[in-house]
Amino acid sequence: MDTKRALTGTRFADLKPPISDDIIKALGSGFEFCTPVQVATIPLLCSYKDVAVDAATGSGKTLAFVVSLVEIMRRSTSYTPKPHQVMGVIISPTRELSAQIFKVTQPFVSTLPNVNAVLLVGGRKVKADMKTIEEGGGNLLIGTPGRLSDIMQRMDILDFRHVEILILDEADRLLDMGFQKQMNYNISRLPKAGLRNPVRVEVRASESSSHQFTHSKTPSGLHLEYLVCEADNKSSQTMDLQIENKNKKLIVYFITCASVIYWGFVLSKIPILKSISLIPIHNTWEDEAALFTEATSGVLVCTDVAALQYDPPQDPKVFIHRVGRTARFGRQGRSLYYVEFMRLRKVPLQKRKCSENSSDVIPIIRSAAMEDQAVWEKGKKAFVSFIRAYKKHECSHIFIWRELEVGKLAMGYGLLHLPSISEVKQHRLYSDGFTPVGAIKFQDIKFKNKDSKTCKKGERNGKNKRKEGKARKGRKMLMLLKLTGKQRQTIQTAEDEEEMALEYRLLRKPKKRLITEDEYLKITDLIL
Ligand SMILES: Nc1ncnc2c1ncn2[C@@H]1O[C@H](COP(=O)(O)OP(=O)(O)OP(=O)(O)O)[C@@H](O)[C@H]1O
Repeated sequence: MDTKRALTGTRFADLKPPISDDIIKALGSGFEFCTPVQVATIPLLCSYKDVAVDAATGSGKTLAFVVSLVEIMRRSTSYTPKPHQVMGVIISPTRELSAQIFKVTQPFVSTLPNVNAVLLVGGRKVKADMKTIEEGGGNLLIGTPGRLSDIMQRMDILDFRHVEILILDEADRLLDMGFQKQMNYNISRLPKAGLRNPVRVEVRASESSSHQFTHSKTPSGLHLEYLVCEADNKSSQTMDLQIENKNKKLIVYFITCASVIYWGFVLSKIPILKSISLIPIHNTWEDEAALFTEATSGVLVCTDVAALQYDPPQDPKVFIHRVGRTARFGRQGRSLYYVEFMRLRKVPLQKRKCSENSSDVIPIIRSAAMEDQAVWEKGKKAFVSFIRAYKKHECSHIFIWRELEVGKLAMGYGLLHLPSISEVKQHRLYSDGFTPVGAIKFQDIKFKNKDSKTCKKGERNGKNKRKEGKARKGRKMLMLLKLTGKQRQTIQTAEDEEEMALEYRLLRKPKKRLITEDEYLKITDLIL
């Protein structure tokens, strides 16, 4: 956030009704003046009004609701609350956001004696959360819809009759993301909850440099660009951007974890990028993100799954949110429709010229793949995972997977040959633009590191499994032929979902260090 431009002349200490001294102290010297959204919402919330807020990302909404919530809780804690008396609930769509909100609340909650805040998100055992609440209480619950409803159902000990304030952070995403059942349940448990004649607050950043947009969804200090290039030129352009911004911090988003693994691996092998520190996020993302936060320059390669996209994000709102928060520019737009779509949503995008002097990265990646089987394997996996993720894109009306130019795409990945996958074979995707590397014996390509030996063992087991897989596929095809088109479609969808679930389970294994990344790639190759 461009702090100076984003602040108003109103101090937190001047707000009416007034905010407690302890909260002003907790705000410290860093937060003296309010942002527009804070001036507009804190007085309303602190006057017990229901408020619906629409403001650009990074405009200070979190601090606005945290300050208001703690102020309201303070007023009702003139008596000491019982440990299991819930007074406030904050629901947000993702684990990361919940964790971040939890962090922001800490200095303020600590001004309230005998009040406990608990973070309730997936990814850890429900029983552990239940124990924390049983032992330490939970006066303020912050979490994701699923885990919150789980806790609410399991823990009769929690008393929701005294809830003074409910915050739904990113309410549109909460309702979009298929949480309706959990959200309904959560809200039904809060007797006082409901929007009663809410005051609507809309705060927009003014975009002075562009005449096209008078009111933008993104912060005014944020400059967004898009670049149009052929799929086989995308990796070279990305490399060029990395070089251009080598003294800055850059985040490159990919759509799948396999892509992060591949590009994190392969980019580190490109001589011209050697001086740039590369931080791929796919394991202990907290540590790596902390590393990136502390660094003065470097490239963070990550997915939406791991933490926070090179690829189109599944949800355009995610794009606005992530870019608004972290990046000075976003590289987007395989599809111009997407650009138009973003414009319609008041996201100001400017066209960036494709660099004509970028070095061609493909021969470098290919020669790395010919020297190391790991590069080749990771590349195949990344490419296939991209196609599968693209196929399931939430904006499938814009990102039409059948129109993917897989030939050029595979070229851009630096693949040695075009992987033979059902999507390409059955749907005859456009494979022009791919030049296979001729006269190469794939079995002669060695793995460079020791872990890869384990992979080779897995490879022998893999061959038997592939045979079994083919026989099973044959039987399945016979069965499918006997079904109607609609029945076939239902089965296919169920299978796609199952496959995704299986991939996700496998993905967690390297994270928990149960298997190596290379083993993961080998195993997953078997289910492709
Ligand atoms: N009044 C203020 N003075 C100075 N800095 C502020 C102020 N309010 C918020 N900030 C800082 O601005 C950044 C963005 O704030 P915040 O996360 O609250 O925005 P947001 O609107 O909730 O963003 P998002 O929609 O992305 O979650 C944070 O680093 C926060 O510390």
